[in-house]
Amino acid sequence: MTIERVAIVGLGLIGGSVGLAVQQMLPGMTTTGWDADADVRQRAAGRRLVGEVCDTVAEAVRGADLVILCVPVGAMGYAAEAIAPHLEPGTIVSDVGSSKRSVGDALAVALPDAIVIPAHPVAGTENSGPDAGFPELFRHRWCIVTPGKNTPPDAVDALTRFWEGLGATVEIMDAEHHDLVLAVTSHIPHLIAYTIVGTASDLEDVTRGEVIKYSAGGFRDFTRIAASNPTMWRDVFLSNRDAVLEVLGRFTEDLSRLQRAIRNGDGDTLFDLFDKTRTIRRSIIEEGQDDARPDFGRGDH
Ligand SMILES: NC(=O)c1ccc[n+]([C@@H]2O[C@H](COP(=O)([O-])OP(=O)(O)OC[C@H]3O[C@@H](n4cnc5c(N)ncnc54)[C@H](O)[C@@H]3O)[C@@H](O)[C@H]2O)c1
Ligand SMILES: O=C(O)C(=O)C[C@]1(C(=O)O)C=C[C@@H](O)C=C1
Repeated sequence: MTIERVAIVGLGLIGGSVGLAVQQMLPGMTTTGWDADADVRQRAAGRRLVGEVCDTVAEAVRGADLVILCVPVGAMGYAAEAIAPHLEPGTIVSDVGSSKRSVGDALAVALPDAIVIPAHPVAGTENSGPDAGFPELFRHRWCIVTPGKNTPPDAVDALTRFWEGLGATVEIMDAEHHDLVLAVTSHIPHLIAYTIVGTASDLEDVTRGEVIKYSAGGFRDFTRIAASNPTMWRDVFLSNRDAVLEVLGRFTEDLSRLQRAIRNGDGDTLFDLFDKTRTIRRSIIEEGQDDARPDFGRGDH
C-alpha cells in the first residue's frame, strides 16, 4: 500500500505542521488541505501549509490515499461525517487526537467503509492556529498508533512509514492503554498547570500583583502549559473522562497524604518522596531520555 496523496482536515498547529513536514521530508507526496474556518484557510494558503488549500472538504479529500483529521477531539466525529461521502474505497483515515478510544469509536461509526487507524503524535506546543506549525515538530518524537484488531496490516505499515518519514518513532498500542498512559503523562499535568495558574491568579487580590511579578522558574513553566488551547483541552478532558478521573483519584489521594505530612510536621514522608522523585528524574537523564524523545541525547536534533 503506497501513500501518494495526503489530505489534511484542520490546518492549525498540528495539521499545518504535518503539511509543512510532508512537503519538506516526503516531497514525492501531494498535499491538500481544508479547514472549517475561512480565515484559517486563507492564512494556510499564505503560509503554504499544504500544496493546495481547497475551498471545500470534498475537493480536499478527493482521490486521497490518506486523510488525516487534525481538528479538536470533540470535532472528530463531525469532520469524519463531512468527509465520508467523498472518499474512495480503501482510503486510510487517521487523526492526531490527544485521546484515542472515543475518537476511534466516533470515526468507526462515521466511516464504516474506510480503513480507520487512529494515531497520536506526542508532540506539540502551547500555541495553536495556522501560524503555529513548523515542519520539525515530529522529529525525535513518538507517534502512538492504535489500530483495531481487524485493521489490514499493510495499511498500518503504510501509516507507520508515513510518520517515520516525518521523523517520528511509531509505537503501536491499544487505545485504552494509550488513554491511561497519556492521562498520567500529559492530561493530568495540564490540569495541574491550569489549576495552579488559576489559583495564583485568584490570589492576586491578596498578593497585589506579586505572584506574576516574582514568578520565575517553576511557576513560569506552569504558565506556558496553562496557555495551551482551551478548546483542545476542554475536549481532551471530556473525551478521556474515565482515565483522567481514575488518575486524578490517585493524585488527590497522594496530595492529601502530603497535606497531612505538612500539617503533622512529618518531614520524613516529605523527604522520602522528594528523594524518590529526584532519583526518577536523574535516571531519565542518565538514560539519555530527557524530554521523552526517542533517541534524544543520542542523535542529531
Ligand atoms: N496542540 C498540541 O500540543 C497537540 C499535540 C498532539 C495532538 N494534538 C491534537 O491535535 C488536534 C488539533 O490540535 P491543534 O493544536 O492543531 O489545534 P488548532 O486549534 O491549532 O487547530 C485545529 C483546527 O481545526 C479546525 N476545525 C475545527 N473543527 C473543524 C471541523 N469540523 N472541520 C474542519 N476543521 C475544523 C479549526 O478551525 C482549527 O484551525 C487535536 O485533536 C489535539 O488534541 C494537539
Ligand atoms: O509541549 C507541550 O506544550 C505539550 O503540551 C505537548 C503535549 C504533551 O502533553 O506532551 C500536549 C498534548 C499532546 O496531545 C501531545 C503533546
